[in-house]
Order: sequence, then C-alpha cells, then structure tokens
Amino acid sequence: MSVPPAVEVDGLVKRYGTTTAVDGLSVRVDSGAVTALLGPNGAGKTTTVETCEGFREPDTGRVRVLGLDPRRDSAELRPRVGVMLQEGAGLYPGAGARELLTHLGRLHRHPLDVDRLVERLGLGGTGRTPLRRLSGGQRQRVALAAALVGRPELVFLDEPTAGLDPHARHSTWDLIGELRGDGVSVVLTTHLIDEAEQLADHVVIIDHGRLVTEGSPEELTSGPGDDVISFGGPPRLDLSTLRAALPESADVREVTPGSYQVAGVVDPHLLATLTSWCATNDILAEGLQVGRRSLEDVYLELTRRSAR
Ligand SMILES: Nc1ncnc2c1ncn2[C@@H]1O[C@H](COP(=O)(O)OP(=O)(O)OP(=O)(O)O)[C@@H](O)[C@H]1O
Repeated sequence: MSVPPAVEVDGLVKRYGTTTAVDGLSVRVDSGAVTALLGPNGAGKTTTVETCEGFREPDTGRVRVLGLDPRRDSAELRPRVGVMLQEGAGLYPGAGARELLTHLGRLHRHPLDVDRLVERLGLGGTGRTPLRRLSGGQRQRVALAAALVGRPELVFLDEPTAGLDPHARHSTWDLIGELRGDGVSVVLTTHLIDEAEQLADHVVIIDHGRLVTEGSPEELTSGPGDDVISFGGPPRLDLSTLRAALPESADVREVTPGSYQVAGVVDPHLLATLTSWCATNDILAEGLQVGRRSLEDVYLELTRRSAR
C-alpha cells in the first residue's frame, strides 16, 4: 500500500486584492521526507505554507495536510503539526524559552524533554530571559524548539536558519537531519539554496505563484546541459569574443570578480574552444575544473528565465 502524502496542494489560487500570490499551484509533499520550497521574494512560498497551516483560506483549489483539511480539521491537526513562523512570530514576548516550551509541551501527549531541547539548541544560558530580550537568532531557535516540542509528524519551517550564526545553522541542519531519521515530514522554505541542496530529498521551485520545476537535488542538477566549467582569471574580462566562439546554447558569465563559469553541454570541443580563447588572450585559467552545476546555478537560471 502506498503511503499517503503528508501535504497535497492541488490547483491552489490565493489572491490579496489585485495581487495573485499563488496562481494554480499543485505540489505533493512525501511523508517522511524533507521538502524545500524555493523561490524569489514574493514568489508565494509563505502564502502557500500559511494556507497549509490553516492560517489562510484558498480562493480556489484544495489543500490537504495529513489527509485533513487544515481549516476545518484544525483541532485534529494542531497536535500533529509543528509550525515555525519567521523570526519567532507568534511567541509570547514576556515568557522565557524554558517556561514557554514547558507550557507548549504540556499541550501534547508525548512532548520532547525541554531541558534537552534547550541545551541542544544552545539556549541553556538564556532559558529564563524574556523572549523580547533575546537576540534575533536566539528567538529564531526558540521558534524552532516550539515547533518541535510536541513531537509533530509534520513540521513547517519558514526560513529556519535565517539570521543564525554558522554554529547554530549547523546544529539546526543536524536537527532537521534527525527529524528526517525519525520519520518526521519536513517542509522548509529557505533562500539558502545550498541548505536546500544539503538537506532536502525533494525541491520545489516556485515563482509568480506557479511551479517552475521540482525534483530531487540530483535530478535538478543532472539534466543534459547541466555541466559547468569554472576557472579563475583577472577580474572583468571582456567575454564577448568568448561568447561568440562558443555554441549558442552555452552560457558564460563572471560569477564573482575573477571567477568565471561556462555552462551548457560540456564536451572536449567546448573545453578546447575555451582554452584556445584563453591562450589567444594571454589568460592563465586558474583552477580550471569541469563539474556539475550546483542547485544554485540551476535555480538562478530557472528563476531568471521565469522573470523574463
Ligand atoms: N497579507 C498580504 N496582503 C497583501 N499582499 C500580500 C500579503 N501577503 C503576501 N502578499 C503578496 O503576495 C505575494 C507573495 O508573497 P509571499 O509572502 O507568499 O511570498 P514569499 O515567496 O514567501 O516571499 P519572501 O521570500 O519574500 O518571504 C507578494 O507579492 C506579496 O507582496
């Protein structure tokens, strides 16, 4: 018997006045997997997630969470679904982390151990400090703990590592990995594409409220034309003659000053064209490497295209 999806979004449309935030989106989130929802600012991620959380009503279309209607069946879903809102929104500002988590834990039948959770998220020293006095990153961690304390079957994490320092970000990644190991379904939105590439089993890219593409990070980065040659050289090279020499399907750009990428179908001829252009222009291509494009490269290209 196939496992029912954790979340099913079917033809979702959500408008705010004249703005269509979500425009006929259909997405399926597998049970027990980490699914990352990616897209530029204003793409409709938060609106989609908030509709799944039951905070918003679809204009048209249908949303099912653990097989239930997030608004009609909210009482049944509340103990089974963890929600982390951006920047700790919705938490009581006067409570300390320990007090808040203990209170939330009591609302659930099998809560996590609050002391362990607080230590685990590096909040031990600040457990009694009112949330409004915590730093943004600390509040963010309390919000994550609040979403997890009830041992949910499904968690929605809205930009869980935004504003976190590198240590806190890594411990959050470990925690998300553990959730997946425990069979919890995770839906996360993030602007850190490498975070999605590392953590997600399934990536959904949306723009203008519509699906751009979806698949595993491997699927999204292993299509034909997903190879890349990277090399270093002097900054601000004039790439027009290289562009003219390469096949039309190849894309060449300076990613950061002095760091270049040629993307497309990389074959020995393309490599030879590049090295010959370098020789003609007296450029020593440093660290020249043929590899696969990153999810970030794919994301940038697809969302650039959808912006056009
Ligand atoms: N409450 C609201 N009232 C009016 N317009 C809204 C409201 N919430 C969102 N929007 C608009 O809907 C569109 C989608 O916004 P949404 O917050 O869902 O995008 P997002 O992908 O989560 O963006 P970000 O990455 O910046 O968080 C945007 O154009 C936004 O301005």
